[in-house]
Amino acid sequence: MPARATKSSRPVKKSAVDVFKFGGASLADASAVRHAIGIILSPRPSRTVTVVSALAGVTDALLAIAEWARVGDTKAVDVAVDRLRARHRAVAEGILTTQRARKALVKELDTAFDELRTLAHGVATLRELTPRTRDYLVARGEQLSAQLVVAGLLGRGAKAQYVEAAELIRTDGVFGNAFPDLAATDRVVRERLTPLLRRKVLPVIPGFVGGGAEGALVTLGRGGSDLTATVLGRSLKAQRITLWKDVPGLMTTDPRLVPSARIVPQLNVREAAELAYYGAKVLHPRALIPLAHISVPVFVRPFADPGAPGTEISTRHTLQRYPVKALSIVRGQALVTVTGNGMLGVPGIAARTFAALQQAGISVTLITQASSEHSISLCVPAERSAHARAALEQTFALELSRRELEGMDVKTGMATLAVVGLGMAGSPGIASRMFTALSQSGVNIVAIAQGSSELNISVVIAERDAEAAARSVHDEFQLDKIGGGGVRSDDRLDVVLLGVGQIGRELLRILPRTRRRVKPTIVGLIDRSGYLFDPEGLSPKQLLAAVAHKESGAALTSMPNAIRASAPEAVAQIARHALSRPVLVDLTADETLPAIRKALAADWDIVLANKKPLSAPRGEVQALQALAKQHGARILHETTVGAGLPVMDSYAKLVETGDKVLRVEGCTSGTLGFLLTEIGKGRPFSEALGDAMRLGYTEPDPRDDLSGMDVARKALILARLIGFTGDLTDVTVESLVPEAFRSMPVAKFKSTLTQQDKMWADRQGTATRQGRVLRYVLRATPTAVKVGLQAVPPSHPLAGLRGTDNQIVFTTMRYREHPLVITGPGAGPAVTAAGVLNDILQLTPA
Ligand SMILES: NC(=O)C1=CN([C@@H]2O[C@H](COP(=O)(O)OP(=O)(O)OC[C@H]3O[C@@H](n4cnc5c(N)ncnc54)[C@H](O)[C@@H]3O)[C@@H](O)[C@H]2O)C=CC1
Ligand SMILES: N[C@@H](CC=O)C(=O)O
Repeated sequence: MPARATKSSRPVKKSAVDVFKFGGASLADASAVRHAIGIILSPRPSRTVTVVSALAGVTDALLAIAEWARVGDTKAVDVAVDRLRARHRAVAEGILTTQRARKALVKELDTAFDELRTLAHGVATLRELTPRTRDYLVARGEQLSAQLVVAGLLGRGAKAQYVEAAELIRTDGVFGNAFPDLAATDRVVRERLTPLLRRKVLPVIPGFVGGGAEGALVTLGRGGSDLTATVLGRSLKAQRITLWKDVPGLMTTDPRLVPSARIVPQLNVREAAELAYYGAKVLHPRALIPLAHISVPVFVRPFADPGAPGTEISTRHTLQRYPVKALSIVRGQALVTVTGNGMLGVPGIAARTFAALQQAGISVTLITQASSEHSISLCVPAERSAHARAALEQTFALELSRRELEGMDVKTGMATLAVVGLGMAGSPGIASRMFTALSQSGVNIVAIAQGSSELNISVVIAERDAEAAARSVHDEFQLDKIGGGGVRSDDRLDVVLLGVGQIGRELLRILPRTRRRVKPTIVGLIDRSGYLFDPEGLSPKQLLAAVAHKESGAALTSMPNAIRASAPEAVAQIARHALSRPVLVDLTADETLPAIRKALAADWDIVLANKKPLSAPRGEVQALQALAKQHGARILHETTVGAGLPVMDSYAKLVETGDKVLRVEGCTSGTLGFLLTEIGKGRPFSEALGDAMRLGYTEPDPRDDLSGMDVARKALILARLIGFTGDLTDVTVESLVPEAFRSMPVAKFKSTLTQQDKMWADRQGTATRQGRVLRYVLRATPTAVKVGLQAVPPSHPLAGLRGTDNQIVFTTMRYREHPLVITGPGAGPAVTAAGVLNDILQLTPA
């Protein structure tokens, strides 16, 4: 995980413990197990305790074996056991490199499978499967995967040890659904695991399994491995518990229902528990119970992308801009309503209702009672609704026969939608926003329930409305902006600078002087080495330090808290945070399309001074524009032509008012303007170009200016605006760089400038003799684009330009006889940074 991305990634004490749990979906095959082993062994200062689930699908296979055994089908048992044996063998062979280690492990596995087979045959003979035997059989899945992981760790030279879960996790002994005795477990875990950890041994523990009465082995219910991890984390006072899963983290909702669902970077424990209860499948509802009142953060992180931070579940309350942080939909529900006047003021009706359902083993997902006490409604899984009705009719037989109760109404085809968030407490209007969003999308609310904790509001809706309901509520609470993307806050705009060169540093200097109500907040700086990021905004001190640091030529990653990453990685990592109206400002002169695409995909706006992205091949630029459109993002690029001059702005104004631009001409190179002015005054080329570089006019490689390529890019950007369909290769370019100087390293080129002095003096001499003035000129029409050196007469408008002056001439339908002319300095940090700032301010709330 990036060192600066979350608080949890701060350096930990040497003695700190990490608990890792790998879910079954992650442990699918040998390569997945190898990957898990790599994660366990990746260097960190803490000691690691590992909990594993059974390999993907193995628990179901073991349950099936138990069932076949119960009905006496030994053939099916044997086939399934052999299949499981082969699968585990394949993993063993895929994770171990030496024949000897493989042989030993395969032997161990064979013993375990032989015992499994014998046991299942015993069950088949008796045709009796007790809960105790079922648990014993099913626990084998986790035990086997723990054996595999231990062998894999040993094979990599680590010190690892299998620790039997039944000896560690003391429970209430309920087969199939045991719950840990936390105090007893705390004691045993510390006694057993602390000495191992002190000796730097990596303990590996089968999840889902615990110890019951008289040495019996029990299981903790489906999803119980999460519980094993949190129990161990609690007992060891771990610095964190990481649940490695096949999902990127806890999402704002089910992404299959709402494609714009986001990873929630941080949830409070109460929110996560509520979500788990209301059907977010990622976490077992009981998993967080051991952590009540103690602060051990739990991270749900993607196994496939171990660098991603996933979701932190902790006692913190962050993301306070979001009163609602997630919503959950549970489909396949039935609404059961018990109605009748006989309920009025009669104590115990609710208690009897729930007792009846509890005895029938039916779990109730939502309860609501009218304040008139005339009815109680509850949601149960639709497939249990007939059973629920029968149980209630039996319980209330007397009241029904006396007509004190009208009967049980059962509506199937229902779904529940619950919104969850700590910020709902005390924030008026949340329910009304939710109901309005639902009604605006035509969703009828059948019943409503709100806990007095105000942590959630749940509604019952028709199942067919689930998708529309989820989308509208997700939109209403801007959940597609959580953890990244743009939160349309009226008082904040978050800026990430890509490139901290001359323009970047000048922008950082002038930004605090902005006379706007909302000053853009610089949250991130990216250079070639990595990035510096703080979601709250980098402090003025940090920014000053970064400017000084970059000015001295050092990389950002040599600053404290900076993170090593490529530009696209940096954008992707920053985009996981909840930023307000984020903008990526590209101040490099590099091929940055991959980073820009990442930013657009996270709904960021883009400001470009870099010309390369928009002068890329047409297909790529069109795809970029389509991506921006799809994400409602804007790409502003005023400074790509004419630096701070209002070139794009004027073009937009012409077109918006119905004009049509027929051609664009002019001088758009500050460097070449300056150079030709100075050479015209008789200065040598080498001195003039040296000054242009020192004053910040040139591109990082001045040959981009001298070769005409910088002007060609600008010409292409302009030409494409007016309908040119070609690429950079279709622009006719005259290079002013002699052949011999074109491919040498830039440092060598800069040290040999004097060798070109004569050539330039001759060029200038010829022009002077002809009474002409040299200018590097562009001409762009919808069908042709050309850039090159011209010797113009002194009367020509371009001849009057001085220094870095640019001139852009728009010939339009309206300005046909007398074209629209924009003139002024077109290069240099001051004017360019001001132009970039203008673009940023266009995106900033007024
Ligand atoms: N200098 C000027 O007058 C004007 C410049 N521009 C454009 O502004 C951009 C920046 O110009 P300068 O600041 O003068 O250049 P510069 O060379 O001083 O700064 C560019 C910075 O970007 C960094 N960088 C390069 N590739 C990167 C990457 N892949 N990821 C992260 N960082 C990267 C470099 O390390 C450097 O610090 C250029 O595209 C230039 O064409 C536009 C108008 C005027
Ligand atoms: N190097 C460029 C800078 C602006 O785009 C120039 O000289 O014009």
